[in-house]
Amino acid sequence: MILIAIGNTHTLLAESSDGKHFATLRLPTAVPDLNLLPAPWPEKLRQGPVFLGGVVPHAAQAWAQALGRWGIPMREPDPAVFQRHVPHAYTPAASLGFDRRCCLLAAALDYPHQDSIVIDAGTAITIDLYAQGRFQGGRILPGLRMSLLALAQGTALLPDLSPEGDIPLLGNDTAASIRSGVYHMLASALQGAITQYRQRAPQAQIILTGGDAHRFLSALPSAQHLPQLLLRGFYLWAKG
Ligand SMILES: Nc1ncnc2c1ncn2[C@@H]1O[C@H](COP(=O)(O)OP(=O)(O)O)[C@@H](O)[C@H]1O
Ligand SMILES: CC(C)(COP(=O)(O)O)[C@@H](O)C(=O)NCCC(=O)O
Ligand SMILES: [K+]
Repeated sequence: MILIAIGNTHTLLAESSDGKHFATLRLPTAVPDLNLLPAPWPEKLRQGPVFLGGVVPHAAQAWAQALGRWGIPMREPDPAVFQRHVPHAYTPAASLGFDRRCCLLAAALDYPHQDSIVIDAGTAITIDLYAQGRFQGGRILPGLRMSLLALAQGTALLPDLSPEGDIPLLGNDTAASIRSGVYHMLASALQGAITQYRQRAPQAQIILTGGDAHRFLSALPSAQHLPQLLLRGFYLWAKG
C-alpha cells in the first residue's frame, strides 16, 4: 500500500505491505513535482493506487492533480471508517485534523482496551485523549519551531533560532534564554495536560509521536515513543 500524508511542515510518502514496516520518504510540504522524486518512488507511485490525506488543502489538491496527470489512481480514506472505530463529539466532525485522526485510530485499534493520551509534536502540537473507547477531545498548541519563530517575528531584538542546542534551566544569554523559555513552556504544557487528563482517565498511557517527539522524551519519561503512529493509523484506516 502507498500512502501520502501531508503535514504543515513535512509530507511523508510511505509504502508498507504489513502496516508495521514502512519505507518512507520525508519531503518539505510544497507543491509536488513527481519528476523530482528520487528513485524508487516514481515507480512505487505508478504501482498505485495511492492513498492521500493531510492537513494542507492546497498541497493535497496539487498532489491529486499531479497523480492524475501521471494516470495514478488516488483514493482518500473513508470518514465513516474512522467514525466507526473512534466515536467522538468533535464539531463539525470533518474538521478534526487528518493527522490527529490517524494517530487516534492507531491508538484505538492497537490498544483497544487501554486509554491513551496521544501527543503529536509537529508544526502544531496536539494532545488528544482516547478513553472509554472514544475520542474525548484534546488541545492544540503551537509547536517548537513555530513558538521560536513567534518570538523572532514579534520582537525587534530576538533572533530566529533553530530548536537544536542545549536547553539550560536558566539562560545566561539571549539564545539560551529563548530555548529554555520555549522548551519549558511546551514541556510544562504537556506535563500539565497529562496530569489533568489523568483525572479523567487515571490509567491512560502516553504515546508520543511527530517530528519533535524525541525532544520531549526526557520531559515525559513514562511516554512511549512511536515514530510511525500516524502512518500506522493511516494504513489501518485505508485498509478499512
Ligand atoms: N525545514 C524545517 N522547517 C521547519 N521545521 C522543521 C524543519 N526541519 C525540521 N523541523 C522540525 O520539525 C517540526 C515539525 O515536525 P513534523 O512532524 O515534521 O511536522 P508536520 O507533521 O506538522 O509536518 C518542527 O517543529 C521543527 O522542529
Ligand atoms: C492541529 C493541526 C494543525 C496539526 O497538524 P500539524 O501542524 O502538526 O501538521 C492539524 O491537525 C489541523 O490542521 N487540524 C484541523 C483542526 C482541528 O483538528 O480541529
Ligand atoms: K501534527
